[in-house]
Amino acid sequence: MSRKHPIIAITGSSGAGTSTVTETFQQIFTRESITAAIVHGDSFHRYDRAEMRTIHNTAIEQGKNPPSHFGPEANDFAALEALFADYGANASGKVRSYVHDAEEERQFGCPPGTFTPWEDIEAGTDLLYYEGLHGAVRTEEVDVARHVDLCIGVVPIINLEWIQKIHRDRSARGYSTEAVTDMILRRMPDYVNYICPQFNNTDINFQRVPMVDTSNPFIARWIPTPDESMTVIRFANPRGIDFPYLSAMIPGSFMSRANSIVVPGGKTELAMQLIFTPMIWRLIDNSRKARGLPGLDRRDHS
Ligand SMILES: Nc1ncnc2c1ncn2[C@@H]1O[C@H](COP(=O)(O)OP(=O)(O)OP(=O)(O)O)[C@@H](O)[C@H]1O
Ligand SMILES: O=C(CO)[C@H](O)[C@H](O)COP(=O)(O)O
Repeated sequence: MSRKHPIIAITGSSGAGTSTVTETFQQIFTRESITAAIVHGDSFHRYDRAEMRTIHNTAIEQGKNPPSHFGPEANDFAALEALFADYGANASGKVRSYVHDAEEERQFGCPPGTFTPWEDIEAGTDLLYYEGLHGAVRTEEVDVARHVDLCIGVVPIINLEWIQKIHRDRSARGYSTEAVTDMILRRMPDYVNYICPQFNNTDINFQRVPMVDTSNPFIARWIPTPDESMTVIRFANPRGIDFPYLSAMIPGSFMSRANSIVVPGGKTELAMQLIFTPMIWRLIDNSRKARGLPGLDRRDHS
């Protein structure tokens, strides 16, 4: 945790919707004139696609379980923790991107399945924003979660998560349904051991629950729409959360537990805006004051 240089982490499995949630954060950052250093979790994969394939094939030949992108063998958790520690200490660190597909190739200028070179985080950012698989990971060796000031879990129920993954990997990344199904199966031990436990370490979890039948996610022809779903929002520490205000502002919402509010899927983005904006505002205001700068209210009117 760093009062001076705060870190926000959005953590979720592959296809959970962390990139989609990032669009909401970017709107808030633009509206509030906040500059964020963006970090994609995939940039902490240990291997590029060709290396990963070789490691996979060698493990299979040797009768071993191949490492998966959900676990520590294929990701450098220590380097991720070091980045968070560096950023928290002095707003610095190195970042890169993993290029998945042709669209990202056009954006980054490197071929799919490779990394862009490491680059220094530009000077003068207000916060670090992480989006990916391991923003709240804790193992015996590393504790990424302890560096994060606001940690959000994005966790559709698992059938929906798989539908989203299958559709995205087929349409944007060129994989077949069979290839994605195989990937889901291979990653399952790491999913249970490294992805799920993170949602105990988050401040708020968003769980999208479809209101349509998703019993067999492997044959679903489309992703249930926001209007066909509800989102459960669970706060680890509900103290200070203005539930009556949220309920009044979000039509169709209700509280399902003392720390959980349920909103219609189509209102999830509104809920995120209402919940995150004051939290981000407070992080930035505290950070500015800790660095000897005027608070946000003073900055806005100067
Ligand atoms: N709330 C939502 N309603 C409808 N579709 C959604 C929603 N959230 C995500 N999706 C869809 O699910 C797919 C995966 O979403 P997204 O790319 O945001 O996942 P991700 O967590 O960033 O995945 P990865 O980490 O593997 O890149 C996309 O096709 C996206 O449009
Ligand atoms: O989404 C993922 C993890 O979040 C991908 O599976 C991972 O980044 C590997 O990508 P690719 O299969 O395109 O090489």
